[in-house]
Amino acid sequence: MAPPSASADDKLNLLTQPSAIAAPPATKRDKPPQPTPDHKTSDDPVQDMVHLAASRGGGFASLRDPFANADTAFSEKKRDELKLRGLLPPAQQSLDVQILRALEQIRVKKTDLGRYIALAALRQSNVRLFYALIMQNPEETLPMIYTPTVGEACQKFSRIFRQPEGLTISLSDKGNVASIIDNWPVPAGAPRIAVVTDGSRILGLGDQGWDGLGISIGKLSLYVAAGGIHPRATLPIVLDVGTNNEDKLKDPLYLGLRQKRASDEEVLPLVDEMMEALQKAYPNLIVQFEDFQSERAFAYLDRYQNKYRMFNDDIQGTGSVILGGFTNAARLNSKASGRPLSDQRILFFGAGSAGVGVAKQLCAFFTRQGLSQDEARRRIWLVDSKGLITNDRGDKLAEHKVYFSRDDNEGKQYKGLLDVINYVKPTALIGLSTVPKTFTEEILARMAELNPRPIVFPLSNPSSLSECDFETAVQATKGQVIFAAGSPFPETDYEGKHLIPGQGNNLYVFPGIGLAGALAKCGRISDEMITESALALADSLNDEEKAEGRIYPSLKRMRDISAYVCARVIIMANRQGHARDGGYTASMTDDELVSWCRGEMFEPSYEKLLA
Ligand SMILES: NC(=O)C1=CN([C@@H]2O[C@H](COP(=O)(O)OP(=O)(O)OC[C@H]3O[C@@H](n4cnc5c(N)ncnc54)[C@H](O)[C@@H]3O)[C@@H](O)[C@H]2O)C=CC1
Ligand SMILES: CC(=O)C(=O)O
Ligand SMILES: [Mg+2]
Repeated sequence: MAPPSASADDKLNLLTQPSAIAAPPATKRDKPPQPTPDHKTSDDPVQDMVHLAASRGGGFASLRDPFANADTAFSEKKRDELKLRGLLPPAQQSLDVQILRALEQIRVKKTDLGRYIALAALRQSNVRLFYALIMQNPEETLPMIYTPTVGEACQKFSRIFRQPEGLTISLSDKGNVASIIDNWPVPAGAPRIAVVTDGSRILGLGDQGWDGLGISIGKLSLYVAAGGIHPRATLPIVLDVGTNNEDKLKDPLYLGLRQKRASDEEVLPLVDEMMEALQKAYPNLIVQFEDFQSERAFAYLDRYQNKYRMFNDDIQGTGSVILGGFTNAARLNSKASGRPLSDQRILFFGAGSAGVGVAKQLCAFFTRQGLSQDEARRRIWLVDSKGLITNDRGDKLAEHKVYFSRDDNEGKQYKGLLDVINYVKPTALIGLSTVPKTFTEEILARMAELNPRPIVFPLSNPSSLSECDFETAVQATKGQVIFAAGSPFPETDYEGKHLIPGQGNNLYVFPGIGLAGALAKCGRISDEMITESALALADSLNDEEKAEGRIYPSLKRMRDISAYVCARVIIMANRQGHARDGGYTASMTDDELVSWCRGEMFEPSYEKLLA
């Protein structure tokens, strides 16, 4: 099974990769597997919807239904059939021409938020046009619908609100959550993926209360654009349990519950009720937990991961995407220094859900080099707001930090980042602290003194909170940095060499993980499935991308990457017995599985609307 667009000698067959799981036997069959109707994520009874819209409100209704709307692309025949004649301008224009117009309308907006609002309006009026535009122009448009702009959008979500786009489950719904879920419209099949947040830690921007719904919508837009989940099958949820954000509580336009955030004891039964009701309503739904404050993120993952089809994106998705990128970065770093891969020393600046989630996942990098789990743990150092985390620092450590707490500091404590760097001598510096510009020129230059090719990943989001920007990192390390940030940064040149920053963001993996869960009807999303998504991502760099010095593939290939990640996750799910599709995916060869995952994806075309 070759990664997407791999060259012939680059083919990384799962069966020959020491790192990879043993694939199920590639079965030879007389007949290819026959899909059953409920295998498809892309169920698209659009014809029915167009006709339903038309029968309810005349043809005009189909122009007001975002799923049935082809706008000026409606053919002469369809205009007659749906009684649209006169309701549309005479010109008939293709989706490609519509994209040109939409792009022009978005580009004239003067602010990032203006572009976000214009794109949201497009999604609310014509889903196919919105996704076709995003998929054709990912590098330009993803920053408008995702990080960094989604951060500002969440900060102002009540103010920019036009129309509801998601499900609110609030404290006042306790005891009635099933009926709230029942209100979600499902004319075209059950939701396959839900993204739920409680708004308590949106990117690095803190408590945004109900306004955090914007992150659920943003992540699900990527599930469609990168993962090919049908837009109808996505369910954005916000758990509104109050907010401690005083500005929101004082804002007359705030749309959430106007009360302080309820205690964990009060909230837990509501989350339990939601998980049970979702599972009952949609037995195959995958639930992604997003942007919960760290302690709650760990607690809910621990509580639900062996009971429901769920994962936590900030802990597990981020862990996976950084393991994938780090695997490629470490090869470059070790090649330049001549030191073995197992000699990597990783320093984390920030030890919240993302920092510890990534640290745990990176242990897999070392165990794959032959180190024991305990040896792996000891290649990792964590810094939080009080300095290097040690056993004898004198404060009570949060539970999630204990595993990586050091006992080899000989009674000495290290507080400032430069002191810690001089003590640890890291090969890699990873920022998940939410503190901007903390990787100063001095810090970066020191990393370059310690390493011919230092690995620097300032991963905090949005861009305004990044520990450093790409340009600073390039200049301070004289062009030697191996770089990935959580949000996109512009490319740059150094001494005649063109340099491209990586984007170490979970967007590379969560669509493939969720799609795998949906397609193979996985009963659980296991830790091994998450690790496999990381290895698949690392393997998916092609020769051209390697030659460009990239450690993450181009986002132009996001669908192929997601299909490949998805297939590898499904293979692991089959191996562990988590797939519940009656042996359907297990009966395919590896290559068939990748093509099948790709083929199942929703395509934002008008083909069915115009048929
Ligand atoms: N690139 C990506 O894909 C992802 C990025 N993130 C980003 O990671 C950041 C952190 O997220 P969480 O871990 O959930 O947040 P968190 O608030 O739980 O953790 C922040 C950590 O940074 C530490 N910290 C704060 N100030 C510090 C200082 N002055 N010096 C040293 N350490 C300091 C805190 O003690 C804590 O350990 C956010 O900006 C988030 O957007 C999160 C998930 C994915
Ligand atoms: C990317 C992401 O999940 C975060 O910054 O929280
Ligand atoms: Mg997140």
